[in-house]
Amino acid sequence: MALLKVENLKKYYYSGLFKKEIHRAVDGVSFDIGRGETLGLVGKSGCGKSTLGRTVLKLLDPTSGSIFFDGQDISGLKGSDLKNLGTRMQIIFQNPESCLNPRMRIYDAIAEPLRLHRLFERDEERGRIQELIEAVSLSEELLFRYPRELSGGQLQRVAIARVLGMKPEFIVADEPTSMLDPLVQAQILFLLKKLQTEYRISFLFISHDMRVVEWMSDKVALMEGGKIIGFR
Ligand SMILES: Nc1ncnc2c1ncn2[C@@H]1O[C@H](COP(=O)(O)OP(=O)(O)OP(=O)(O)O)[C@@H](O)[C@H]1O
Repeated sequence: MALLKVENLKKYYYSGLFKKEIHRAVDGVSFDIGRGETLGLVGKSGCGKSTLGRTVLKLLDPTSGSIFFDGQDISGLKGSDLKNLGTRMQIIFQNPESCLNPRMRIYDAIAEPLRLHRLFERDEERGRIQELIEAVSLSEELLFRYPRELSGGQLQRVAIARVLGMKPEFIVADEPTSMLDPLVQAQILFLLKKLQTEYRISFLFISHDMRVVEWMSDKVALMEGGKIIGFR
């Protein structure tokens, strides 16, 4: 059984007077992703990739269609039912700073979601943070620095550690390396692949760069004008 199965998913934005203008950002998309598998999603700017990624995670409400996660239709879930899924599905953004509080040290940034979801007892926290920082190959001394003291690549590793702490089964990676220079980009891609093999995480890997997507993915979906126009 696929971990994620999406059927005829639509996300329309309504704007203008009386919300009469319809923008079909995602317009009838279907795909599935198995456990430990990566589906790459590639297409030009504005074709709907980010909207699709966010809708699948229910960060945006779908207009219609179904999203099955581990066999359960989550498309209509709300409130606490949706919250229960919270740690199992995660997102990594293009700009890691968007999820890091500039006034919070790296240690607390990684610990915050663990505390929020009560994933560990307080006395286990230190050990867990250590494991996570090692998993993303960062030096322990960075734990007591602030985000502004880290490079873009280091910040993306912190963002990945934060997400990894929640033991996700599925991650949407939305252009996670497109703001990094090529060498750092390659290092982060290797890291994501390593973590995927180690923890058997499924990915929806979004990028406008076909080479990156092909290297990362088991299968690639080509998106245009809100639709998937083919797989390869
Ligand atoms: N909140 C919104 N309200 C109205 N239209 C929106 C909204 N968010 C996105 N759109 C439109 O939906 C379309 C798809 O946007 P989306 O960001 O999903 O594309 P994308 O393929 O991820 O692009 P990029 O690679 O530039 O991030 C675009 O035309 C965009 O202008």
